[in-house]
Amino acid sequence: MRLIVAGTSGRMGRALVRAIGETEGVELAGALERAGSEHLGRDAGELAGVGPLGIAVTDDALPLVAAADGVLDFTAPEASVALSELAAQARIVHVIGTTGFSTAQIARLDAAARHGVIVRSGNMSLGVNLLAALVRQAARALGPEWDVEIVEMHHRLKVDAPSGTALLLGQAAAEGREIALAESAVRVRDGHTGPRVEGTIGFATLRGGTVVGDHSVILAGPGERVELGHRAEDRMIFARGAVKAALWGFRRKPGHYGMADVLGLQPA
Ligand SMILES: NC(=O)C1=CN([C@@H]2O[C@H](COP(=O)(O)OP(=O)(O)OC[C@H]3O[C@@H](n4cnc5c(N)ncnc54)[C@H](OP(=O)(O)O)[C@@H]3O)[C@@H](O)[C@H]2O)C=CC1
Ligand SMILES: O=C(O)C1=N[C@H](C(=O)O)C[C@H](O)C1
Repeated sequence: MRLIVAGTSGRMGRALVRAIGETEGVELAGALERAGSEHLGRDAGELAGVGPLGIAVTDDALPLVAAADGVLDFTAPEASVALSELAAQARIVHVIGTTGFSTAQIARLDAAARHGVIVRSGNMSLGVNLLAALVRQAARALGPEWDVEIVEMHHRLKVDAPSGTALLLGQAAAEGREIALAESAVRVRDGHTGPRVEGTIGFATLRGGTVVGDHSVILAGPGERVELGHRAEDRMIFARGAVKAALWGFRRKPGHYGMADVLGLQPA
């Protein structure tokens, strides 16, 4: 399977080039960066620290998309939305790890997925997707008198909050409770907030240093707490998950899929 990497010079872009190199059945077919990037023309393998691969970074997506089978995209919401339209036209798999989409942007991805295959997740690791299944089960079993709070910490360069993973875990808790996350999420607290509203799902965001990604889901009940968590130690867990998603999506029927589909972790 011939794969393009978008955002090749980014933290994840470099990990994706390495993950493609170590996986049988996939090859790097192109490397994208935004117009004006200082990395245009550089060799993608050299950027990723694996030696020259003969693939120069370009900002011209069209010829790459026309000749590939899939694109791995960990960039920014506006870039991923634009790429989703190109990938759908070319009928190639679009794996999206980008986080921080608005509701309107997700609607545009849904529209692209009517013609193309999109696999999108706020976290491509096996561990977090298993954690989401456990959170759904715990939230269902413990009921609304147990307060759900989600705490995440990431490196100082992360630009969106709460993290895509925190929102994914919040969604799992909301599904377990059979409520809508959009109506129950408390994403920020400041000042005189009043007491906690029963049934809400709270989020707390920490940023600092080089933390790859830590997430805790706390279910706080009367006199006891259950804590479920995950710590990412290496970005390769996300990159390998993205390659797996591309292989899973190859020649699949159009749709907007998630990592739970790829990993066979459907809600119980
Ligand atoms: N789902 C998952 O498992 C994971 C998701 N992520 C998400 O992936 C995304 C990228 O993370 P990370 O690699 O750390 O970030 P980086 O900032 O290191 O890399 C982002 C890359 O995308 C490029 N880019 C940014 N904006 C645009 C744009 N508008 N058009 C084209 N290219 C653009 C950047 O180029 P430039 O430097 O020129 O801006 C850069 O090459 C984030 O949304 C993050 O939350 C991260 C890890 C795991
Ligand atoms: O930006 C990051 O770094 C990460 N982003 C994803 C998120 O928003 O949850 C996944 C991972 O935690 C790293």
